Amino acid sequence: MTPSFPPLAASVHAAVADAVAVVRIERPPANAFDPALIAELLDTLKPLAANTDVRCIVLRGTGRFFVAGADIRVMRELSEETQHAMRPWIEVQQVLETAPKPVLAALNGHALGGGAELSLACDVRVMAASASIGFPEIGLGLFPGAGGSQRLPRLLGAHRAKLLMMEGRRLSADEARQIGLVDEVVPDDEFDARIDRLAAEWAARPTAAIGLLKRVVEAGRTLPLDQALDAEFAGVLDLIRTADAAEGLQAFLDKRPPHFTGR
Ligand SMILES: CCCCCCCCCCCCC/C=C/C(=O)SCCNC(=O)CCNC(=O)[C@H](O)C(C)(C)COP(=O)(O)OP(=O)(O)OC[C@H]1O[C@@H](n2cnc3c(N)ncnc32)[C@H](O)[C@@H]1OP(=O)(O)O
Repeated sequence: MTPSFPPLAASVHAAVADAVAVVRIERPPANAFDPALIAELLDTLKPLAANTDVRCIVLRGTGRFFVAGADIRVMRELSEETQHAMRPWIEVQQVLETAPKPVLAALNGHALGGGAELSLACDVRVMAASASIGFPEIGLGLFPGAGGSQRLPRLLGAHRAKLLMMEGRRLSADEARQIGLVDEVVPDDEFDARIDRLAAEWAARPTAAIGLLKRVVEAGRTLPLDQALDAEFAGVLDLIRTADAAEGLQAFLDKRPPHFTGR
């Protein structure tokens, strides 16, 4: 008789309310990721990115950890099969980076290695004062293998990015804010309330315009300038016909705050 195993405890929980999707990672003890968590995260994020009723995604951890990186126990015994099962961590980041809406990384706790890399794929990084962030892979004889060596230089410049990855040290929240690795630092006891407020503010902005802006900025990285400017202009022409653009322009003329619907 085939033994029936209890279903794996879910490590990813999602809740949607008021156009905000909060995706919480919970895999004790450190929210380190393994193939199962990666698969759950991908299955959770893809539909949320596509759902036009979701106007902001918040990604957060639990307790002292945002995400402590790849599970070192898994990496220590990395089989050929597991290696390939870990690679979709890169796809998870692409879903976040290309989601046509604001994605907020709520760094409630330690964001290290692949966890820090995950946050780099988000649009906004808000960090709890007691949390740390860093790329310690060099101390394991590795280097960031899921986007860090590409996204960090784009954010901080090659010199500072290389130094951070070569040293592998953890940064405090204040240090991370000083160098522009995170956008805001919040006292621990105010963190959850601040994230809720920020998410509501982002969800009230013109979502379609933000989504198109993300796409145009990304395209501009690889296109020749003239083509990038054409894409930018085409994007604005697309937006000028949206309900949000009509509302935004009319609200200014009416001298009142706009009420965007995200479309
Ligand atoms: C690159 C090879 C893959 C090849 C395949 C390619 C696929 C490409 C995608 C795959 C991703 C590759 C790129 C990413 C790599 C990584 O992320 S490597 C891991 C980087 N992270 C770290 O080095 C952080 C390690 N953790 C710590 O340094 C400390 O935990 C801390 C954050 C400084 C906190 O310390 P402290 O408060 O003392 O808590 P601890 O006791 O250390 O931790 C509590 C328990 O959690 C366990 N734990 C922590 N981090 C991890 C982890 N990353 N993996 C597994 N387990 C972890 C720790 O062991 C403790 O457990 P217990 O002892 O059982 O309580």
